[in-house]
Amino acid sequence: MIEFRSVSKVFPDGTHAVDDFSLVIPARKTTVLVGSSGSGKTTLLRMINRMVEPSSGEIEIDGESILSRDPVQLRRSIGYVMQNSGLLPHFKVIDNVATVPILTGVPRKTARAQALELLDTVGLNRDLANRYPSQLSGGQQQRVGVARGLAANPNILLMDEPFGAVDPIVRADLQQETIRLQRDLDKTVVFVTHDIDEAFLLGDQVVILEKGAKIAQVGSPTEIVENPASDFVADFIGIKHGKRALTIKKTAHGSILVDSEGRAAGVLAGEAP
Ligand SMILES: Nc1ncnc2c1ncn2[C@@H]1O[C@H](COP(=O)(O)OP(=O)(O)OP(=O)(O)O)[C@@H](O)[C@H]1O
Repeated sequence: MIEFRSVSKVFPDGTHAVDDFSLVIPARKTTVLVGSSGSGKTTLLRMINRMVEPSSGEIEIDGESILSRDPVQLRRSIGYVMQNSGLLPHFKVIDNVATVPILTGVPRKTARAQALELLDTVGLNRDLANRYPSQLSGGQQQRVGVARGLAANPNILLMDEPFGAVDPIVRADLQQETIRLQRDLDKTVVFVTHDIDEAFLLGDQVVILEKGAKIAQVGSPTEIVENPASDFVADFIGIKHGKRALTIKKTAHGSILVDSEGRAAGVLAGEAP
């Protein structure tokens, strides 16, 4: 479990990126932080592994303040996957994956053997192990990024818009892989996106943020869709318009649901005759 208690972050230039943020992130679930650009999502994520230090407030992991942990050791114990994969261009795929374990003292041979297994885990062919990142597609690079994030076998995996730069088909694939990985590996995943559909697909807990990381609503996707906390949330999740706005259309044989463009989205089941 990760807990933020009244956490604020003011950058040296005076930007209030995060203002009095409190949240419990349950273990072994996926929590998605979603909000528009500049709402403070990345800052929140980076505070978990001390890439960014809060100006005030406390962050605990399993009841222990992260301030009591050595920042470098903490960072290596938490997986981090970022947009554009963040791979080292002059390292082969296998070495990109094996680097952190080697830094933490795992013998090179063992780390490389584990790296090959991780390529299997993220659905990559082992033949790609000796390529350089530039010789991979965007989707493959992101998979290597995920493998690297998992390399130290962390309990916590932070994912910062990891699929923002790939095309929609590859993205859908990677999203399904993420769901499978979370289920199989039982990690605590904290995922940042500005895409509400991605948030609802991946999140057990979804946190909708406004500027300054102000929480507009936190809940399961169902809770949020059923009961949006404000006009801002209703608008953000597209209840008033867009593809979630379904209306009932009576037909000769019962009622069907149509989306905002008039396309049939399903039939209304269990309707009283
Ligand atoms: N190092 C920094 N110095 C000054 N301001 C910063 C710094 N990093 C972030 N900010 C500002 O803090 C606010 C929150 O930024 P953050 O990157 O956390 O938002 P975000 O929700 O992740 O945005 P995006 O979706 O665009 O990545 C923004 O106004 C941003 O400009």
